Amino acid sequence: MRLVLASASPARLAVLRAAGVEPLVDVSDVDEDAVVAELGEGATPEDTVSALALAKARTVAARVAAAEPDCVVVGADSMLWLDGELVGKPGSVDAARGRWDQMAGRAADLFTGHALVRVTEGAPSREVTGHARTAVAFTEPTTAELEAYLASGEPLAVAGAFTLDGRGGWFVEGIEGDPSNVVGLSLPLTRRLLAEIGIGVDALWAAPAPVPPTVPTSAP
Ligand SMILES: Nc1nc2c(ncn2[C@@H]2O[C@H](COP(=O)(O)OP(=O)(O)OP(=O)(O)O)[C@@H](O)[C@H]2O)c(=O)[nH]1
Repeated sequence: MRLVLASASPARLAVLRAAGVEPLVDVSDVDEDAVVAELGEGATPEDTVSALALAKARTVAARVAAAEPDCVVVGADSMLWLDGELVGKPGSVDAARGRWDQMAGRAADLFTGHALVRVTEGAPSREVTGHARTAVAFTEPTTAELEAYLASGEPLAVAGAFTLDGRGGWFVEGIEGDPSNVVGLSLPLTRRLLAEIGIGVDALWAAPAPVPPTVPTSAP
């Protein structure tokens, strides 16, 4: 069974590869702000990340169905619930510094929404969504450590301005819940969602690696 990862996240790809799955990657480029705006003010963190994940998976499923008539498309979205606010990637050093000022020495919840769209006979046939929540306890980096972490650029492009599996790992005292969910794709949740649509992880392991698109070579 071919798995299509509807994500630009290098971390999600790494989680799947380490778990024995070589997905076909197709980035959705969904307008996340538009999806969130449509949900309205009262949306919960769970609703928000699940809706974003579903929008990504649906977009890619519609796009790949002809080329991949029998596959499962996986979309995901990760955000941090911090002081009653759902935050994504900080995008700037100042914003990331502000996040750390809030979360150092405290705990916050990392939510990742997951959506699977099954494609059969060239058309989307089933979809399932779910979310996982992992509590993350942060330690207090020194000013020098935080400034060096910010200068590395790593915290700018990840939800919550921290990485569990990178330089940020020095500053995570512990978690309660699934670690792969923090990195960007919960393997146990994805397995349960796959089972809901009749797919076992063994079927993913059996799929041949996708053939990368051939890049036309210039004439000699
Ligand atoms: N390596 C790593 N990445 C993390 C961690 N926490 C969050 N992220 C990444 O932060 C990003 C959250 O942004 P999203 O909008 O969910 O995904 P994206 O990277 O924009 O990619 P799309 O799925 O194409 O939207 C994802 O790439 C997550 O993998 C972590 O602890 N480690």
